Amino acid sequence: MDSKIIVALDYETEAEALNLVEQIDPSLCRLKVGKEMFTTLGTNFVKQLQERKFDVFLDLKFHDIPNTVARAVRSAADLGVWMVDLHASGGLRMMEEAKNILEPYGKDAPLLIGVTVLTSMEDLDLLQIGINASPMEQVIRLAHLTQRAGLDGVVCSPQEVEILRRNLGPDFKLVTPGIRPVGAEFGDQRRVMTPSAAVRSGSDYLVIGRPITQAENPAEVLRSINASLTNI
Ligand SMILES: O=c1ccn([C@@H]2O[C@H](COP(=O)(O)O)[C@@H](O)[C@H]2O)c(=O)[nH]1
Repeated sequence: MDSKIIVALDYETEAEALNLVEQIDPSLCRLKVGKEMFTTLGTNFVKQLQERKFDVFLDLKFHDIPNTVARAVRSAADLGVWMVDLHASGGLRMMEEAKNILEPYGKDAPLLIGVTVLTSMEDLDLLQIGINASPMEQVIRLAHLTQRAGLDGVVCSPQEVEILRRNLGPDFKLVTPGIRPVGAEFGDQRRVMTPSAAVRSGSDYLVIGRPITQAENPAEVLRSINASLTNI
């Protein structure tokens, strides 16, 4: 099975994360290592997941000057991660430099993904940082810029997937956090959708954290979400 699920391993400790990882196998999901676990545990943690044959999405959302971001992306490629991301709002030149530095890696380069508008943000949040556009408008603008820079896809909310798919074609990867099974708490997320609705809309990958990691039986919740996505 090639699951569309990427589990966001947002745990405080290595032991908690490995407790889940040891109950599942790579056919059930890919794994996302974000700012919390990477800052605490570093590259050794990523390597442990890779040794267990999991594809790792290194979600550090680089946002800096072009030279700095490109070099960070190269470090991610050297680490052998499957996917890495940067903030598309860092601009066209930043994204192009990051893409170019991956050229020598050929087929072994990680998927390079641009974060558009965080799924926790709504109209007011954008207005407060000086962006007088709806999340949808801003996501569309940044997704086009990301494609122009030659990246492989974007992080967006599932609510924007249908329109992006129509505009950007079948091969452009659409990676969607903001996934909430029916009845799950939204927490800080604002632009959300259920797993099955996100897949029906055309999401390539569903990033799911707390609905799985905070569950009493995370491995069982992962299995049941996977089951709900078969035959869609
Ligand atoms: O726009 C974005 C970009 C990244 N994320 C990350 O995805 C997970 C979502 O976790 P949940 O617990 O399912 O809310 C988390 O690691 C975020 O850093 C995002 O939510 N939105």
